[in-house]
Amino acid sequence: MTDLKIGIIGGSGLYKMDALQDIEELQVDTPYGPPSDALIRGNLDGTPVVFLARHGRNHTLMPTELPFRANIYAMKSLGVEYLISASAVGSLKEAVKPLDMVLPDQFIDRTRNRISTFFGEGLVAHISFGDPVCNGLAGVLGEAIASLNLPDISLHQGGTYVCMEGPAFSTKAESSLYRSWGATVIGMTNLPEAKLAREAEIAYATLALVTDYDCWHPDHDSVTVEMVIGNLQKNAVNAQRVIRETVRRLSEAPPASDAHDALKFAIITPLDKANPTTRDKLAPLLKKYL
Ligand SMILES: CSC[C@H]1O[C@H](OP(=O)(O)O)[C@H](O)[C@@H]1O
Ligand SMILES: Nc1ncnc2[nH]cnc12
Repeated sequence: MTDLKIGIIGGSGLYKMDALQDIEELQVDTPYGPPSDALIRGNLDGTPVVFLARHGRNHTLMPTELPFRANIYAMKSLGVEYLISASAVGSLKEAVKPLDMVLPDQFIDRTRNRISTFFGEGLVAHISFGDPVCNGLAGVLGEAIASLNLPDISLHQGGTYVCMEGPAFSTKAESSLYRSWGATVIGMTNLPEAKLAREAEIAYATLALVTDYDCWHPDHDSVTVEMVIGNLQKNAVNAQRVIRETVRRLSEAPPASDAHDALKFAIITPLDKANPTTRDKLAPLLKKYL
């Protein structure tokens, strides 16, 4: 694989990839405004990748303010087909401890104030989202993590990520409710991103890095940024090792992904009857169907 096909979105704590070489900063313009920051194109051990700091390199954007559509549109415009999301999460299970890694395979949407679709304005599509994560990509992440034998860190393959609005952390009643639903981890960002990536036919998987036990835990009365930050820094080091190994494996054997044909049976508006302005705006997503 020589072309750029792999994108990385770094969440809280992961604002750059230290091993990236031959770096180029791209200010990408999109119909949805600018992405969270410049996209950083470079080579990771010889494989071209593009990196984006989800909250900006100085963490200036809160979850509700994130330009999710611009971020995914920019990745798509640059040719990204596989997108690895690294994210900080709170744990909703005793067995999932701080610094562990989770590869969620389900999401629950508790956001209220996000735009999670490129469609509307005269062009309607309904993607399938029963399996919101690309299992092939999550599988490669899992193999990469296992191969690294990270001391004292358990890998949890599968699990449900609750996506809350934030920016305040949960109340104890909310945290207990999500536990009663059997959910595994909680964060504020990955669900809109996963939906938009699927609409853009990009294979998406989340590397969730646990920072805390959320407020349900008897030893952690409340979550504080101070508590989270120490673990974020440790997680950022581990995440970079996992991402490097995952990229190496992806460059050798990219998995097949249903996400790459997600729009095949999703678009309900005949494209010749769709609003031409919307159709033109979505050209990078739709070009194989036009
Ligand atoms: C700093 S803790 C809360 C913050 O961290 C997570 O962000 P990301 O998913 O980008 O790593 C969480 O979703 C909140 O936005
Ligand atoms: N407990 C928590 N709740 C929501 N988002 C988080 N990100 C990290 N820890 C979190």
